[in-house]
Amino acid sequence: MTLNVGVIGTGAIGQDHIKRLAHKLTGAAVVAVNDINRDSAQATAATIGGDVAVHGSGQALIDDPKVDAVVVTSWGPSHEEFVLASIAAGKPVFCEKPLATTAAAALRIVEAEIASGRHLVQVGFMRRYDRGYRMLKETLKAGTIGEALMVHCAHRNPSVPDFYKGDMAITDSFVHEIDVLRWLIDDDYVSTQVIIPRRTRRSRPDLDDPHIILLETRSGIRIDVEVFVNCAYGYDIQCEVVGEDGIARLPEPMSIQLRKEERLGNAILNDWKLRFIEAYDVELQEWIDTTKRGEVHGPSAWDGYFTAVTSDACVEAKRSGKLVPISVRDRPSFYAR
Ligand SMILES: NC(=O)c1ccc[n+]([C@@H]2O[C@H](COP(=O)([O-])OP(=O)(O)OC[C@H]3O[C@@H](n4cnc5c(N)ncnc54)[C@H](O)[C@@H]3O)[C@@H](O)[C@H]2O)c1
Ligand SMILES: O[C@H]1[C@H](O)[C@@H](O)[C@H](O)[C@@H](O)[C@H]1O
Repeated sequence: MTLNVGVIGTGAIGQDHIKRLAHKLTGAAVVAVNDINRDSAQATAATIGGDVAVHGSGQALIDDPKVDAVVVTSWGPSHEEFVLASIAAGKPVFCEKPLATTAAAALRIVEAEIASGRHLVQVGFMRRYDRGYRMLKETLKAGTIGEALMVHCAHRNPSVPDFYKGDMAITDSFVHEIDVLRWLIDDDYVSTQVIIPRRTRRSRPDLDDPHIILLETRSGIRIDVEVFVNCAYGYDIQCEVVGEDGIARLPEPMSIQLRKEERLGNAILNDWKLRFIEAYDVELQEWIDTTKRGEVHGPSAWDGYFTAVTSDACVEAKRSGKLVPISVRDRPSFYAR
């Protein structure tokens, strides 16, 4: 059986995921698309081939009887509406991160999914599928460096588009670290602090950049993450876990080492699309396979909610300059691990 997918949002990652679903992965077909920019939806539909419906709204796409499952790749603030509508229609939905831009919105999704009685929602936290992060997790689980004490990370983008502003360094970028670090060290966060260093001249008045974000976990692990989204030199994701008995680092993406003109060096990628290309493939292939079996194995609505609570606390910590506690309600049995 082919999983017939409808995609809402035909921008950068929407087009990327459509190429995967339609041409690279197995077991799925893209049968419908929608975007508030109709020209973009139409142009994207033409690249897919076959009979692809271009719908006038996300709701019309979700209601299309040909659509078995929905992929949401529109802007973050629109995710809640489309995920809730998919749940109401009883259709599985893969929603790009963030699940929602506030904890209140993410909680409405959690409550709707529980009320529906079916697991339908997966969130696009693809770093859990990255080979490097998986190797790092295996190393920690094996006890190779003993108990984790500290984690140092960096999330650097060469630049960001004009629509990226306000608190998006937290709600759009740092959410990756919130999710993947919690998964990596298998611990929950209890507090956060946000420090704003000297502003880069490459930023705009509506965007603080860079940030240093601190998290403390239940077991006392201290995490520091530099989020620098106009770093210019490349797309660079760093993660180093300091343990009792040693240090484990996320591997660098594979690249040829060059000795040339009195220099020794490796190229640095400049785009998230390439940095996590394999992770996106694995993530979506697993989503297709599990969705066909009526299961959800990836990051759940609960994970999306936990991330949104943490990200709300970080935004508050940024505004107040103070340490802000992170308190999440008890995990409902519906989301038992
Ligand atoms: N997992 C990742 O690494 C990753 C990478 C990139 C983007 N994302 C996430 O994917 C989402 C989209 O990001 P992008 O970079 O593709 O942005 P983009 O601006 O390139 O594309 C978003 C598209 O959504 C459309 N859109 C916005 N509101 C809509 C609505 N209400 N209905 C229908 N279409 C709507 C826009 O017209 C645009 O074409 C964001 O939530 C972003 O955080 C995740
Ligand atoms: O939407 C993108 C995407 O999620 C990337 O993976 C992240 O590095 C960027 O900071 C973010 O803006």
